Amino acid sequence: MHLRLRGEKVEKEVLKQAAEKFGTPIYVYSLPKILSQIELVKSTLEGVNYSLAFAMKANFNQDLLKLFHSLGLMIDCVSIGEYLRARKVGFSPSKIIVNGNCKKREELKLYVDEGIFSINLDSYEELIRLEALANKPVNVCIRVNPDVDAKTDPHIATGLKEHQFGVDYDTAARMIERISKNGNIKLIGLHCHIGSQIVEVEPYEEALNSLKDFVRQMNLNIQVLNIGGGWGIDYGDGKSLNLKDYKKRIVPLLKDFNVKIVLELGRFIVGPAGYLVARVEYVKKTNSKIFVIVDTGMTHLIRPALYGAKHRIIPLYDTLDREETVADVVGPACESSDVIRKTITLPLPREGDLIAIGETGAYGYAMASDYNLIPKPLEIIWDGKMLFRSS
Ligand SMILES: Cc1ncc(COP(=O)(O)O)c(C=O)c1O
Ligand SMILES: N[C@@H](CCCC[NH3+])C(=O)O
Repeated sequence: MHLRLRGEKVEKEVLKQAAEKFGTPIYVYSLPKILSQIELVKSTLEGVNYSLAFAMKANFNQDLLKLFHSLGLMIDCVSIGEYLRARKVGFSPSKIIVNGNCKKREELKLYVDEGIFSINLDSYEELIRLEALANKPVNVCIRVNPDVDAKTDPHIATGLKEHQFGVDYDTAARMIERISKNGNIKLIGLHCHIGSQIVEVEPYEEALNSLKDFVRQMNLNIQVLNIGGGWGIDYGDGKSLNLKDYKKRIVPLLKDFNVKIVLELGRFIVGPAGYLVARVEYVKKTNSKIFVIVDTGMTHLIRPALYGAKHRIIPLYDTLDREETVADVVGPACESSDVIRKTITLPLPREGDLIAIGETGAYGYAMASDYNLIPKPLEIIWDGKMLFRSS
């Protein structure tokens, strides 16, 4: 059977097959889609001296991590748990970047002992902590907070001075001075991540220009500029990072630095490749509302409850004879916030129908919880030909 990989029709068939075979709820990840996202990164950054790291926080599925490892990607970790998982699936320390504002002493010690690509220092205080235990050479970047508005949802912005991540330029200058006197700590570069789901190029432009000024003022000799992640995807509202603009306006700035550029992309690589497939258990009609109650919700996908995020709801049932209705699609948790989409117009489903929640490959399963002891979904992989259950 020949399958078109990106056609909506085929996707729906695959998702239905997956639900029949494995039950619901399930996350389904499409490998061809992940590969095509990586190709988009490559074509956008053509001519740039760069390394792509996958930001594990978006999705820590081991089969996907093994794929990224086999493709030669680097990996960005934000906790010891992620670090150990990266090691387990085969990443060598030299391919691992560690971020985060709360690295414990024993964790820093492990990173020093194993010799990772870079510890991205999040504070002056962390540098002091590292000095006390760096008994052999260790590479670091300083995470700079450039006080730039990423123009994204305020919940997921990180580059303003009110945010807890990174240091201002004055502090970065003091850290550079201090590092220069240390025999073991080697400053290889700067790091800057201003936020996630960024759909405009201006914030990147602003951040890069301010970093460039800093590098010039300090007469800083760096080998690496890590510009974090943040590339925004289309959640169904037609807004996403315009890659043509990025190529035109950001790529020349990146080349100008004349150093190795590192990107830590999460959402862009896996977000569009994931679907959360659920079954309608009840269609509950009250005097004032219709609730479509499905067997997944905030414990599997917390983004709507946490950020008010809107994900596409894709009917996998035959919609021809169904009346368009306004309803709230809600989950099974004992929380009024367990609403996947409020007042959405959709062809009224029936008990037993399947729906898919789109663009859930990033920050979906990774943020799932055991709340109410509702079992977590299985993760299913579609390799373009076959569906299989992921470990
Ligand atoms: C330091 C850092 N790097 C990379 C990422 C990945 O971001 P995204 O998934 O938006 O590409 C994040 C998350 O926002 C982050 O905090
Ligand atoms: N978890 C967030 C993004 C935060 C990224 C980590 N800094 C989301 O679902 O959009």
